[in-house]
Amino acid sequence: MCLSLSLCYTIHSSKLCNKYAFSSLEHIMSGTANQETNTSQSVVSVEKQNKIFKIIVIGDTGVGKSCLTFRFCSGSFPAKTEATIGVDFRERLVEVEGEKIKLQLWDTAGQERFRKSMVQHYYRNVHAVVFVYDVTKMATFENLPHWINECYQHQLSASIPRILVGNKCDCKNQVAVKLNMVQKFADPYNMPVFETSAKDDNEADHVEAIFMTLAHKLKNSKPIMHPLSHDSVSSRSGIVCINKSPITCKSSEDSHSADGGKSRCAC
Ligand SMILES: Nc1nc2c(ncn2[C@@H]2O[C@H](COP(=O)(O)OP(=O)(O)OP(=O)(O)O)[C@@H](O)[C@H]2O)c(=O)[nH]1
Repeated sequence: MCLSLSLCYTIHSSKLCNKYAFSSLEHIMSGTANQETNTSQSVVSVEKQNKIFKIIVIGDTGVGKSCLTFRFCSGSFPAKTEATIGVDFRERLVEVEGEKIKLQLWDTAGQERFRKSMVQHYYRNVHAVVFVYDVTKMATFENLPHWINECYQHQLSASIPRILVGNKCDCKNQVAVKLNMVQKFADPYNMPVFETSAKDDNEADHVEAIFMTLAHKLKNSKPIMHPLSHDSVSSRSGIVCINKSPITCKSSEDSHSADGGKSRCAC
């Protein structure tokens, strides 16, 4: 396969939902990409190598995983959202105690039909997990054991940092999940709980703080991927794109706004 076809740089994230993207992902994770792309080789020579940490973001569909990761990596609320198919992949370089590290955010699909084929990829070499629920939808909180179990099923160590995020706090009149209930749930798992809003600009610092909390926890742990191999394909911008997908991932019926907002809150 010609890797240079599917590896590219962008300031936006892209969907990993086709065989080219899968293959590219495998190359990156196995550290072979830099041997195959001419365009990336010049980047290798000038870039400082940074530790990379993989964080998966999981939870029910529509809880705001994409918006949260977009907020952290791009500094804004996305103008338009779509149901994630497979995984969205975003990355940001942050500084912790004088050291630059990369947080690689894997924004996974909440809908079962869009995640089946990629689940095994999500759970490989994970350094931290962000569980997300929607404070306005009790079912998304009640479903958290399902996501926690999925982590166990994929042999994720209970010792890796995990946090729980209640999103959509801007919908003040619609809050259905009480924080004390969440805290009670999270305590046995030793998970810190945060409530925030990806949408509310006033909460932007809070979203930042949530991911930086993880960054601090991760800084002194061991990155699994060799930095050189990954930097070779990613370091020109803050965000990596692994595909220019030849497949359109999105149909209008999958759009988050397609149901007229019935199932999701974007108030
Ligand atoms: N009011 C409000 N709406 C939000 C917030 N975050 C996300 N949304 C809306 O919630 C809907 C779903 O957001 P996404 O980020 O795509 O949800 P997701 O969890 O990634 O969904 P999947 O990709 O299907 O797993 C969209 O209509 C967003 O505009 C928030 O903080 N406040």
